[in-house]
Amino acid sequence: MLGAVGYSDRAGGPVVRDGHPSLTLSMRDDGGPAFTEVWRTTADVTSGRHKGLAYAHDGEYLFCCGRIEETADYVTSTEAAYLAAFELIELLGYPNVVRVWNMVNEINDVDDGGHNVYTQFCRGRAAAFEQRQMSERLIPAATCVGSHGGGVAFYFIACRSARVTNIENPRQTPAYRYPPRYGIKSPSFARATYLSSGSPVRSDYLFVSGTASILGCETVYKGDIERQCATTLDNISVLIGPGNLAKYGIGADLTLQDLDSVKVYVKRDADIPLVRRMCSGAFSGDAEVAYLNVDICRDDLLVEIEGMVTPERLTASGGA
Ligand SMILES: C=C(O[C@@H]1C=C(C(=O)O)C=C[C@H]1O)C(=O)O
Repeated sequence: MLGAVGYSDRAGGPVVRDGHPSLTLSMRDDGGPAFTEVWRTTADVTSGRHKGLAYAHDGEYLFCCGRIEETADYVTSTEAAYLAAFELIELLGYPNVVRVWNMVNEINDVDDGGHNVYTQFCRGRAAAFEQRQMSERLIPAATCVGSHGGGVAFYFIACRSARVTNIENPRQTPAYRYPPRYGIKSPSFARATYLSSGSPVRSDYLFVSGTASILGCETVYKGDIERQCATTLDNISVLIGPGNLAKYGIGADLTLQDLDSVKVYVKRDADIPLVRRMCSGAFSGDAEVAYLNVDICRDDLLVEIEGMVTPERLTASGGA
């Protein structure tokens, strides 16, 4: 096992337990079922700790998790935590960051200076990315959503030799180019990341970032959960559709039916039944779909959806 992430009603970790890193996220206060996301490998695993992070690696993939304790200054602490992660990546030799998740308690809270926690987090993250000279092309898929406690918890996957292609959405401004009214520093993430591993057996993955009802850089359909959910699903359809992936030399012909390990973040508990109905109609009956009642990074966003496409699906659709 490379790593385990609990989606539960309390925050815990990171720890190394039974030879693998483990992080527990406070993502449920709604009585919904807790679940554990497990990242596995068939190769031998080495685990360890580095500056508060817990990690494991297998020669090709690195899984790492960390936590930034509750603080009044998420700029400095986020920068430090992300720099520690970059240091580890360099130390162990996994230079390609593939996918990052960030769960931020009180993400929409505003401090005395009028800055909310999310924009402070974005500043710290951007500072670390700048110091490590992460150009736009290298910025991977991510999620940054609210949680119910535990400061900022984060985890990521990086790889050694597989090829990573970061993908943008023609309906959306790249997040790293959002104008300053959305925060002093733009969010550092791509809309999706395609992971293409060569040998011994081809196994490609597509990671879709947390996606919401944003067109260009604007939130659309404020207050209207049905249209926000429909727009979010349309955004993902266009992102993973053949017209867009072909621009990156990826020959896969994907639809929402190909997505798996879907997470649907819903701001208002009462909206979950409607969102569930819409998503059940859109995703495959075989897909794992979890619904989590948490805040989204902008106060006016009501729903956000992420997922991934696994090698089986990509092979079936002829991924390049
Ligand atoms: C919903 C959006 O952004 C969210 C914030 C992210 C981040 O800052 O890493 C990544 C994806 C989403 O979770 C968006 O801007 O479209």
